[in-house]
Amino acid sequence: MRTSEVLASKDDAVTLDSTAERTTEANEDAGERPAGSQVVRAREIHYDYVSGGGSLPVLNGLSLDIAESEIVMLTGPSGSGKTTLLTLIGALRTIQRGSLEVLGKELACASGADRLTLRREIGFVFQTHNLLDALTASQNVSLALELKSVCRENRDKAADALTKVGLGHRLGHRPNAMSIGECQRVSIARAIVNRPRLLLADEPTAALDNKSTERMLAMFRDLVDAEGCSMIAVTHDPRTMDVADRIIAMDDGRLHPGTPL
Ligand SMILES: Nc1ncnc2c1ncn2[C@@H]1O[C@H](COP(=O)(O)OP(=O)(O)OP(=O)(O)O)[C@@H](O)[C@H]1O
Repeated sequence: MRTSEVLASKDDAVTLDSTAERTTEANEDAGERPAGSQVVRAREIHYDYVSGGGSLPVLNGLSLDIAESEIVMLTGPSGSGKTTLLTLIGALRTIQRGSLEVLGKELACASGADRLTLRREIGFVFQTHNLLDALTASQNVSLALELKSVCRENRDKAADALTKVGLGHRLGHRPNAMSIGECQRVSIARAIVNRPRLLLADEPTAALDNKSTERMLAMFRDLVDAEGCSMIAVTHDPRTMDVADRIIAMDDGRLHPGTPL
């Protein structure tokens, strides 16, 4: 796929040739959006990893808007900062410089308690599925609902989420008795069981065959359309692009030049 195609929104084809005009329009649009319609508003974010006296700049003044009910696919070369951005949006890392508003909460000055509250409204699908081996599929998903008890209602919700991802017949299986793709689907069920307002996914289809990928993508679309949640997925998987409302390319810690905000 050519870069200009990667940068094309489904509704509004954008090519690199019309960069300046489009970016200006996008900036104006972003400014005019009514309050509340944006789920993510990032401005001039910088992020460096610091270790052993050295510092690695990873995000270099990135700005971005994500609207309600939008599915955004985040692409770009390895090391361009996609996962770092996702973890900042998910309040899993602390923003160092710039402004980042997620679900109406500014994270630049948020307390630990505020970040925890925000995280409860977000569903995460990690690159590694992070399931607990000692628990069944149903228990792993229930855990996202309520840490202190695995009550009947939560079990039903977990079963419902697992059925949505095609694992209604695997409720009692433990991760080590399931394939990598099945574990990945359990982690997707865990991410959606709380009916999150924002779903963040890192390579959600990497371990899935074509049939499961199709099913997951249709489910993401339904979730976004029916519940008004938004989704940001880091992906290299060309199979996911059709479901995207917008495909954003990152390069060297910024949006690729010419990408509308
Ligand atoms: N915890 C960390 N400590 C130090 N450097 C890190 C850490 N996490 C990531 N990096 C570095 O930051 C850069 C960006 O990493 P990041 O995972 O955000 O990129 P990415 O675009 O998601 O890459 P990929 O597509 O390979 O997953 C890379 O050079 C990576 O090695």
